[in-house]
Amino acid sequence: KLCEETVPHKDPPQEIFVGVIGTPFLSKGTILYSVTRPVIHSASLPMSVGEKQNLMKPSVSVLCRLLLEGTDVNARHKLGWTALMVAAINRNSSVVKILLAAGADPNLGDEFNSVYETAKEKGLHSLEVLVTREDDFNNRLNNRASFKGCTTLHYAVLADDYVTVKLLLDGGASPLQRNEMGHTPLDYARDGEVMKLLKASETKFQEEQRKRELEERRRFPLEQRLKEHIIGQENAIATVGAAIRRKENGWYDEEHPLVFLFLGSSGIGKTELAKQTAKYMHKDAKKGFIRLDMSEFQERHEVAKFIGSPPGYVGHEEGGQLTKKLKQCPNAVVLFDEVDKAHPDVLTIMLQLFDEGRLTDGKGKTIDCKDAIFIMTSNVASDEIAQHALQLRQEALEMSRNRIAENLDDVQITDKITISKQFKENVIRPILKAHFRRDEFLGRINEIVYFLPFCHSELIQLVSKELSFWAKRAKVRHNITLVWDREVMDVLADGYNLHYGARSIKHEVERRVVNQLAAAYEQDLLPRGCTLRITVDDSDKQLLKTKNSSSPEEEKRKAPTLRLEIVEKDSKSRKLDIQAPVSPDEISFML
Ligand SMILES: Nc1ncnc2c1ncn2[C@@H]1O[C@H](COP(=O)(O)OP(=O)(O)OP(=O)(O)O)[C@@H](O)[C@H]1O
Repeated sequence: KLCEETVPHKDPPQEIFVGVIGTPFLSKGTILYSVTRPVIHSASLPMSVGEKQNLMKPSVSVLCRLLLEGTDVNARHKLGWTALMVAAINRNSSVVKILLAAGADPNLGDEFNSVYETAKEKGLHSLEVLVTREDDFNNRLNNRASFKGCTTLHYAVLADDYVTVKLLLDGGASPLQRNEMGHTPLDYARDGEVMKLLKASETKFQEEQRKRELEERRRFPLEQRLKEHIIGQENAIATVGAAIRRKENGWYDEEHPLVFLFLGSSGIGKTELAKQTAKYMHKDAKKGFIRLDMSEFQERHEVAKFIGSPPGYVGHEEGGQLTKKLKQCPNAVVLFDEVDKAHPDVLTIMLQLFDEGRLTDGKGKTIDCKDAIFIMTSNVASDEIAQHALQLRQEALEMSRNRIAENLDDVQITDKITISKQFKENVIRPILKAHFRRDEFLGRINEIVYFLPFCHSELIQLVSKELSFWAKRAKVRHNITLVWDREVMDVLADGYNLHYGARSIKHEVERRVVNQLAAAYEQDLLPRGCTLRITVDDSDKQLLKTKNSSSPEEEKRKAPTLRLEIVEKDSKSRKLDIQAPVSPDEISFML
């Protein structure tokens, strides 16, 4: 028996007193609540011994004084709860009112787990945790249950305290918030006024939330969000943004799902754009984003893996990879990676999916997915797209050079280029037709989205993003401040490889900077708290200026060297003498 006492209610829900022995979590019915102790013991507020005594029998005046002195009203007890939660479980509505007015957040979740788990996490004796918890809450709660994620509203509902529940709802508490077990406060409500109040506010809150989200999307549109994560690819972002806006505002064909084909070489943001779109569309990014690698469906028999096998066949019970996930979230963003690799029979199923907006799985169950967004990616025609883009950029550059030479003052050096309709029709479409061999398949695609290779300014942004990532790590992990010269970014941007896209920049930064950092750290050359500067070796700087004149091979061979320097207190820099790490070949030789 987990709970020692029974609750003095006439008609309690059946399972509410006794939890299942050994259940290490909070589930509906495993919690017991106190209705008797009108005290607040607000251990989260710092206090003197005398004040502590007072707070055991709550004095509103002491609380007000502490708040006036600037005590953080949302501070947590070291075991995870807040003063507001303590007040709620103890049915102390006057304290709840004061705390809310002082800015207490009713939507914070408890960090307290079960007594045993919290003791383990914090390295404390479980008896100490039990006594502390019971002191602030009460001894009727199931101490084997996990309370992680329970909000003040969960506690007020457990205490069946109508006044506090109402105060919290009026103060902005969300009736929809779930604890870690996935339960909303309503799941713990008993028949009666509290339950009625919660039901009514759930509907109201949902409506208000929908309006808030709409407003938020208006103020902070999809394109802007995407640009925070994706460098360049402006046309792709604009195309996807416009299509999704049409869908969101009801200007779309409701009978068919939205279908995109993302074209372009590797590592230039196709998957990232799909992921970010899913994040925007769905709060639950895990279920809202389905990704299938279509190279796993190259054979005819692999159709079964896609939608599930019919009865009597192996794997019938497992269901299909696509259907299983779509069932959980029929309006998900579905990414079909490398769609050109899929078997024609799989393409036929996809066509049916795009056409009818529904799919029948191996068990004969139909899934309606007219609201889903399907994104296919392919590297088909990526070389042609890349070459065409490079040519357009070259032409744009020459044009601006000529205009500068002619002294025209409306010169704009721009990296923005647009793939022409002609190129799409005359070059890309025939390649796609040859690959997919089906006009109707291409005909069902709403938008073909083109991803272009990065221009120099975009490469600089990518390098900067990557260096900032490592600088943050250096600071957090080793308290080292990392700074770099502008020329360093040019040198690293030169490591760009058209075939690997942004991945080649990541690799270049790791190869030329992070390797040196790791070696210097291993050789104990980096004092904690130091500032490190990445520079281009002085003797190599000339190379940067003259590199246009040499051949690509020569350039690679003569790539300028990056150095690490320690910035001293007088702002002068001292070069680090890092020994080159021993290569595996040398080790085997030495052995
Ligand atoms: N335009 C971009 N802006 C910022 N980061 C990018 C961009 N393109 C790619 N990246 C980064 O490079 C990595 C690979 O990108 P992504 O998975 O989107 O490539 P992809 O175009 O889908 O290529 P592939 O077909 O090889 O998967 C990711 O970590 C991503 O964050």
